Amino acid sequence: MSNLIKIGTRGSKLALWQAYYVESLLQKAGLQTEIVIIDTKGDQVLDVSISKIGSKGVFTQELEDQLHDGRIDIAVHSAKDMQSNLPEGFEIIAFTERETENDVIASHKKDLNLSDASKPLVLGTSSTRRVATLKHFYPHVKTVEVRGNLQTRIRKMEEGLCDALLLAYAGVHRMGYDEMIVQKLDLKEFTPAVGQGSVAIEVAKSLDDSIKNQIISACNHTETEIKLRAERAYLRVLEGGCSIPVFALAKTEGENVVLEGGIVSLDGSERISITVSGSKSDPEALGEQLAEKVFAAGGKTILDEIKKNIE
Ligand SMILES: NCc1[nH]cc(CCC(=O)O)c1CC(=O)O
Repeated sequence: MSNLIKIGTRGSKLALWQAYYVESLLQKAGLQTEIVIIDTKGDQVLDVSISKIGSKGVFTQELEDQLHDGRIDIAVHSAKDMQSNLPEGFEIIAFTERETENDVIASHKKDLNLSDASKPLVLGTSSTRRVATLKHFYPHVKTVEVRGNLQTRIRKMEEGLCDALLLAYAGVHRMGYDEMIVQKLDLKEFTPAVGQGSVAIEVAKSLDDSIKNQIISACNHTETEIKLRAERAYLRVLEGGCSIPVFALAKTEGENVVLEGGIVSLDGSERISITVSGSKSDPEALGEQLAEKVFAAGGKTILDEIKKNIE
């Protein structure tokens, strides 16, 4: 095979792990690869909260520019960080097999437990979903915003900014910090962000079809794709960027998809979570159906309120 697939990625360790992972899948399929590291606005602006930079494409825009110019053939991202509506001319063609979806508490301190309201606990996170979820289920827990890559966050924690970090298992595991995990959080409470744990491969729609097909057959995990299609369709209706506390998690059961998802108000006072199920053959319809039900149950009011607040 003479085609060289140029893999664009951000330069953080997690992004590089993802790029090397995709590279290994492509190489196993006999394809030649090269990794191209690209700096993004989201990587540069570490002192401002993501919700203030504007969530739309802070981590993806530069990669899309290079996809457009043909300097890279594919862009590798955490599926979770991908907007639900990609800019015109781009598409996700593959989702890699999903890692364990849970959020976890990670710390150098042991004997921490969310449920123990008798001890003060400060958790570092920069996710509005996690903050709002904590306010809802564990109002005694305090939070502090901590940004930067995982290594930076761990350093800030060890310097005393917080007792523990609230993170995705997938990232902690991929970075080799399993021994820091003190608690794996319940999916029913900390229902993950859409796409958490999977790696998405984005291309310019104009990429040659035969190359696309080789990439798909090397990297795409069909069950994961079905789940993420359902979750992302839900997110698309809500137009929820990563600064909005929405969540959804799909499971496949035989020929069906079970999709649970909802929204939390920023102050944690209201949380709506609904489960729908339907055929694997149309996961997007299921995501849309969930959105309709969440809206009807009061989610629309919560969402409008949040959007007003973020502007
Ligand atoms: N928003 C940052 C981000 N994007 C993807 C992951 C973890 C890996 C994944 O879920 O794919 C993380 C860190 C975190 O949320 O703890």
